[in-house]
Amino acid sequence: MSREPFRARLREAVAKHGPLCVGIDPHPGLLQAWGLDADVAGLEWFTRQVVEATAGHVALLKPQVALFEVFGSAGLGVLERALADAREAGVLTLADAKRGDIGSTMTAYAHAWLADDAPLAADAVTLSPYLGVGALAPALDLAVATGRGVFVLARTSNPEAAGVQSAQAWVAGSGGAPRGMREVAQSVIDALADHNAAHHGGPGEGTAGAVVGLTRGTTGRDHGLDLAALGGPVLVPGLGAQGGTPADVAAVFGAPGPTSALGADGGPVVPVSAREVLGAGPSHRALRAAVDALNGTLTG
Ligand SMILES: O=c1ccn([C@@H]2O[C@H](COP(=O)(O)O)[C@@H](O)[C@H]2O)c(=O)[nH]1
Repeated sequence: MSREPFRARLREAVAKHGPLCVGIDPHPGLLQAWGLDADVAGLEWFTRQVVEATAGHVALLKPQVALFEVFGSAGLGVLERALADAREAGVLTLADAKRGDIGSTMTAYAHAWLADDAPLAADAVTLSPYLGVGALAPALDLAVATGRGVFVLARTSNPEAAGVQSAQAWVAGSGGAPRGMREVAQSVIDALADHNAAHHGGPGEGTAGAVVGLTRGTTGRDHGLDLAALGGPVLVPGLGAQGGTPADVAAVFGAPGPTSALGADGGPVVPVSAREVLGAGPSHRALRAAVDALNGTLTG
């Protein structure tokens, strides 16, 4: 099926609804707070309410795959229906699966989340680059072919990641990036920028997005990365429950447009909130109010 590239569809959705991405994270404590049992029936009801309440109000929904997998095949069945319901309702979806493996296995992961005929097909998937950004090629290629997107972990929001992501690595240099020592997180961004540059103006425009957490930085909340050449969307977890604020998003990434840290043609920047928004449920009205309030502050 031919569709507009993911980044273009995400930009449209952000322009219409605001930048917030709502995480569907059915933690046992949240199910309990909503008066539900932490079982498959509770999971199903919870997930359906989030999709119904937010459809038409939010640019992107991000189900956390782990919290469905924990229920085995029944949980994955709930996720499959949620992805279908969101698709039907016209909401973009990002499966937060954090996949990454050697090329042959990566092909299967890519098909599982990004193929048109896959039961779990989403509009985008999160990927882990620990086996090398090059190993993710099957997913990047399939995303280009099907008008979908990927978000690759660059600087995640958890403090434990610093030892790996802030380490200096020797990089051979490609595209505009210089040869020499480079922070690992920056080398991931550079590789994604190369991919996007190679597809600039084509059907794979902006396919490769990055995950840059709000809650870690070299100085204060400054993530310390050069994102100007990325040419793709940025997913920003860490808002709300992890301590980040809308003011932090503005301070770190700037307003969209020429003054943004992503340059005139970068982005969009999509901040994520799961627990903070979901804590407002189960009332649809309260969930929507939480989404609208956060979107208002993020764009205000
Ligand atoms: O660096 C990362 C990458 C992914 N996440 C995921 O985002 C949500 C955040 O949930 P909150 O309740 O808003 O804290 C969750 O699914 C994480 O796995 C992240 O937090 N940081």
